[in-house]
Amino acid sequence: MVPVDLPLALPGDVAAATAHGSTAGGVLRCAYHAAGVCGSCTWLGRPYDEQLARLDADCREVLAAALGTRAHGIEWSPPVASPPAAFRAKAKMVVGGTVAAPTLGILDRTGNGTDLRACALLTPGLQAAMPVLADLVTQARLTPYDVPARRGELKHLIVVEAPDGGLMVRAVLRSTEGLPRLRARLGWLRERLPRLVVLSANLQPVHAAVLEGPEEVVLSEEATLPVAVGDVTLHLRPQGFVQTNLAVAGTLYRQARAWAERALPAAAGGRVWDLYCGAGGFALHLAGGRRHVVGVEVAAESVAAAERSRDELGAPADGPGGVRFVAADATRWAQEQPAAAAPDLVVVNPPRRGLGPDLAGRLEAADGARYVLYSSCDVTSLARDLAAMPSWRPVAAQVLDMFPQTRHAEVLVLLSR
Ligand SMILES: C[S@@+](CC[C@H](N)C(=O)[O-])C[C@H]1O[C@@H](n2cnc3c(N)ncnc32)[C@H](O)[C@@H]1O
Repeated sequence: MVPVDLPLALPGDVAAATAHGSTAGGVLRCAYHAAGVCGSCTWLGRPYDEQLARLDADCREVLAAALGTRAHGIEWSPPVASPPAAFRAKAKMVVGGTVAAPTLGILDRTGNGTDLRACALLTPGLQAAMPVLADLVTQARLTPYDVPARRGELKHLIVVEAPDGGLMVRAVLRSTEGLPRLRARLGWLRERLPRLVVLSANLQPVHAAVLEGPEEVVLSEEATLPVAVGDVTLHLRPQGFVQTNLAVAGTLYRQARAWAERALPAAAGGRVWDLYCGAGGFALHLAGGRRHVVGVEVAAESVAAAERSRDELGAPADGPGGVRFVAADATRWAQEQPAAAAPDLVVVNPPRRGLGPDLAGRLEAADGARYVLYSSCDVTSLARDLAAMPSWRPVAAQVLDMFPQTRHAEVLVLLSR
């Protein structure tokens, strides 16, 4: 049903041990994988240095195949490594089993719960929180949702740990039936997880392989989790997006800022769009000097969070040095902007599906635009979009390993006319 995508790794001879995984000589060993109960880490067992080199080579190959001679001039920066284990700050655990003995992890082929609570990819804080959350299920008598029988209440637990140890815990429930009991356990949970900042319930009433539903009920006083990434503090709302690997995300935002500075110095000014801006990671790193940045994001909650970070930085919304955030569909918004307001630089960081032909076509036709910074978590959709933008020349690129132990990576590409 909901895949819990797991990664792990550290280059060199780092040895780290967790309850169910260890790395030695750059190779992660995982007891869950060895027992055949989890196959999410498809590159597990390969030395990490080898994984990184392979990711880099694969991404170069995909772009070369899609772009032909246009790919020849790309200046590739060395790939960015991640710790091989304990890097994952966001856990999406499927809850199975029973009230007395819940499982937190994934579902097996028959739809029954498999426990992966000690997954070595999770940060130590998340690993430590898992047994407490399993107790919470029992204490609050939240019946795990039984997929084959279509019965039960608690579907998933989604947990995020900020670098300072702050926690956001979200329980995805079928209905409001268990809500009063969950609410009543807030104090109990705080005693056991003193770094808990946000507790909320998400309502997902349909029997479908969907992680969460549209309705969220915040049970704690705080509704946002401060998450320091790179050089800014983002404010994560329960339904907002945050990158999985915060250390690598910080490197990504800083690299984007460095390339933007090379292309369009902040002191000289210029218009920047950050499309699919989430809580503002790129926009806030690129803000400053005489530039004006507009961030566009479909989730209104994330826009509100981004505005809070902007205000904390003391940046205005308009004028030189300003950052304005807009809640809108990125493609529609870009299509509605008058030609006279053409941006000098466009940052795009879409979901896995990519920009699609309409937005790629809009960027292709945007005569005034001089640079595009494309950050992608799927090199295949990246290659497809860039193939639809033939007047853009990729000049610099870098692979960032956001998801060790898998063949997935983040790729940042700077394009110019
Ligand atoms: C890969 S995330 C990137 C977020 C942000 N750039 C960051 O670094 O955290 C993609 C974001 O696009 C947003 N999104 C999805 N579809 C969208 C659309 N049609 N228009 C605007 N934003 C959209 C999602 O809500 C999510 O925040």
